[in-house]
Amino acid sequence: MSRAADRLRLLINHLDPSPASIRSEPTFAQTSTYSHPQRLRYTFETDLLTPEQRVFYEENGFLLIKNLVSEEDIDRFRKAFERICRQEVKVPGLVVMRDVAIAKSEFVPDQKAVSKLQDFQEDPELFRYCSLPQILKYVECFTGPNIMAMHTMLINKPPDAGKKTSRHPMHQDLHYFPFRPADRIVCSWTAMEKVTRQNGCLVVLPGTHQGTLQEHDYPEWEGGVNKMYHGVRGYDPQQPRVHLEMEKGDTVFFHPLLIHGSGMNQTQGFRKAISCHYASGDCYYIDVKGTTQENIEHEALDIAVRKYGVEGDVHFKIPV
Ligand SMILES: CC(C)CC(=O)SCCNC(=O)CCNC(=O)[C@H](O)C(C)(C)COP(=O)(O)OP(=O)(O)OC[C@H]1O[C@@H](n2cnc3c(N)ncnc32)[C@H](O)[C@@H]1OP(=O)(O)O
Ligand SMILES: Nc1ncnc2c1ncn2[C@@H]1O[C@H](COP(=O)(O)OP(=O)(O)OP(=O)(O)O)[C@@H](O)[C@H]1O
Ligand SMILES: O=C(O)CCC(=O)C(=O)O
Ligand SMILES: [Fe+2]
Ligand SMILES: [Mg+2]
Repeated sequence: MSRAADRLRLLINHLDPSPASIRSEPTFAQTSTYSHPQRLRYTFETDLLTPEQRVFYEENGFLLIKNLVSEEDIDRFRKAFERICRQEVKVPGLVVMRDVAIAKSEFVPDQKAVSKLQDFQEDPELFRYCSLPQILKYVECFTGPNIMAMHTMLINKPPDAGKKTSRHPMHQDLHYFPFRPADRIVCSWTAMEKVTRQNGCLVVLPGTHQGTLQEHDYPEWEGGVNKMYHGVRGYDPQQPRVHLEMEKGDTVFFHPLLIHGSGMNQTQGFRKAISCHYASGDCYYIDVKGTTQENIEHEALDIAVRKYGVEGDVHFKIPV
């Protein structure tokens, strides 16, 4: 286990351990909305979620909590992001991604060139996001008490350059993750500013977390699509979808099988969000050979070979 995950474990151990508040197995709960006891499969009892919130997540696969991260913290994350864009700091392991529409243009050390940071766990200021106690208290409701940070991102969705490449196709995050069980994985995604349909807020298909992992591939989009932005194959645009418009600091927690994406950014601003995928310490790695995840494994390995010159004994495991 890496240092980042160790740090997070330590943090968790320092959280208020209200005795016996966490049960190791999902429980039955009687809720005001239901006259029959309902098997709660996706959430744990921790005294934090109301029965209505638990049932909402169970049925929809996401839960939006308003005003969870302070303006002050978000402004600090923004400053840390800007320092990285200006190349004032070098962060080990960090992946800096540019939108495919501008990837071939001249390099400018500015946020305009960066559409996404991945694996920022070695940047202490950005990693503070993953260890905010108020986030971890929610995460614990989905993963249980032993929490690992598995994957981190800061998404800086650029104004669309006219080819709709700022869209993120509808997908399930589990496609990218070679570990299980899915129900003990959760993403927290915090809006770093007001996000609307105009600037490309998250779009979710409620309830799809109850399905299975689907086949993913590049959507056939005329204007091109970003590297590794796979979408669910045969996406039906007629399905009921929900646009999650959010204020700065609002945070959505969602299941890794929930089908979601984001529309194009039709404004001139860079729409920012920060996120972390967490998993229970009891999660284990799987071999994706022979599964629908084989295509993403090949792409990830290709990039690793080109970037780091590694070959042979590399595996599709996210090196946090
Ligand atoms: C749950 C979660 C994981 C879900 C997701 O986030 S899905 C999306 C995840 N995306 C990724 O993981 C992509 C990670 N990105 C990367 O590793 C990098 O940005 C790379 C795509 C490999 C490019 O990095 P790097 O090689 O440093 O960039 P260069 O500027 O030297 O370009 C090399 C060649 O790649 C091209 N390129 C750069 N950025 C993109 C892009 N966004 N989409 C498609 N192609 C791209 C670039 O044009 C260049 O191509 P050639 O000139 O060699 O033909
Ligand atoms: N063929 C497709 N495969 C996968 N995902 C898709 C496909 N077409 C659109 N999407 C996704 O659907 C979501 C909705 O995006 P889209 O830009 O079409 O509309 P919107 O921004 O939600 O609303 P509108 O543009 O109508 O105001 C986005 O996540 C987009 O990437
Ligand atoms: O912020 C967004 O546009 C969504 C990104 C996303 O879903 C992802 O990278 O997995
Ligand atoms: Fe996603
Ligand atoms: Mg749109």
